Amino acid sequence: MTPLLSVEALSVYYGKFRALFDVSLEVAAGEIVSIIGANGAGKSSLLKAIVGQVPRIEGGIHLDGRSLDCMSTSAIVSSGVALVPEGRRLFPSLTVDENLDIGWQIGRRGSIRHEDIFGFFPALASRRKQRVRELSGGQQQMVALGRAILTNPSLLLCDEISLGLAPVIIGDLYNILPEIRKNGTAILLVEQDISRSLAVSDRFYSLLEGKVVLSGRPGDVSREDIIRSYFGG
Ligand SMILES: Nc1ncnc2c1ncn2[C@@H]1O[C@H](COP(=O)(O)OP(=O)(O)OP(=O)(O)O)[C@@H](O)[C@H]1O
Repeated sequence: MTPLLSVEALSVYYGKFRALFDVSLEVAAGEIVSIIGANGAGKSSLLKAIVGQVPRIEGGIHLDGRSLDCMSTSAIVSSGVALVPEGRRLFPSLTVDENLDIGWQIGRRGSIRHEDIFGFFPALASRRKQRVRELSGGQQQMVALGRAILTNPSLLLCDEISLGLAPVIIGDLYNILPEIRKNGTAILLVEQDISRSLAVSDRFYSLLEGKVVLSGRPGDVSREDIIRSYFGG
């Protein structure tokens, strides 16, 4: 069966610096897959390459068998890929509703509607007319996730959604991921918090210095092997 996402021998370059080395991975429809790795391992570069946001790549990236290599970021989003970027990148002076609408406008038409976001994140329902800069970090992350969900993606890319948030808020965000998957959306999850991400993932890939050094199902690989792959040595 053709995977939803297929990354084949991907290398990413920033000028002469090579951040990824022949990375290959697959994500099936509806699957949750984690990319784990320490600072600088290349996790964000992988996600950015998928949405066409790095200067140069070698190798191939296919969604549903269709090459994304030469597509613009907006065309990639329209074809069903959404990124929740590290740092959220919201419009702080716009309201919750206005930020969410951006996802609706740039995405695909599908089953998810604006009002559905308040089902995923009830805490946003009473704040929809508030400017995003007035919200807590956790609520802002909900808006960032909501905006991405509103593009009706077949593949949702999440870059460190737990960063800087309190454990209880992180728990709330992670509880939503299986709900998102119920609509058939696959999720590629980049995290430094290994326990958190592996607990919701079907499979994982561990990156070390730009290379895949370990992959598998969380239950099939020992904790020691995962930690070793994360730190090297
Ligand atoms: N725009 C850029 N220009 C030059 N080098 C970059 C750029 N972006 C990332 N790098 C380098 O590429 C390597 C991989 O960075 P990347 O951000 O992908 O790693 P990461 O695993 O996501 O780390 P972190 O968790 O710190 O975000 C690092 O050595 C980083 O310094």
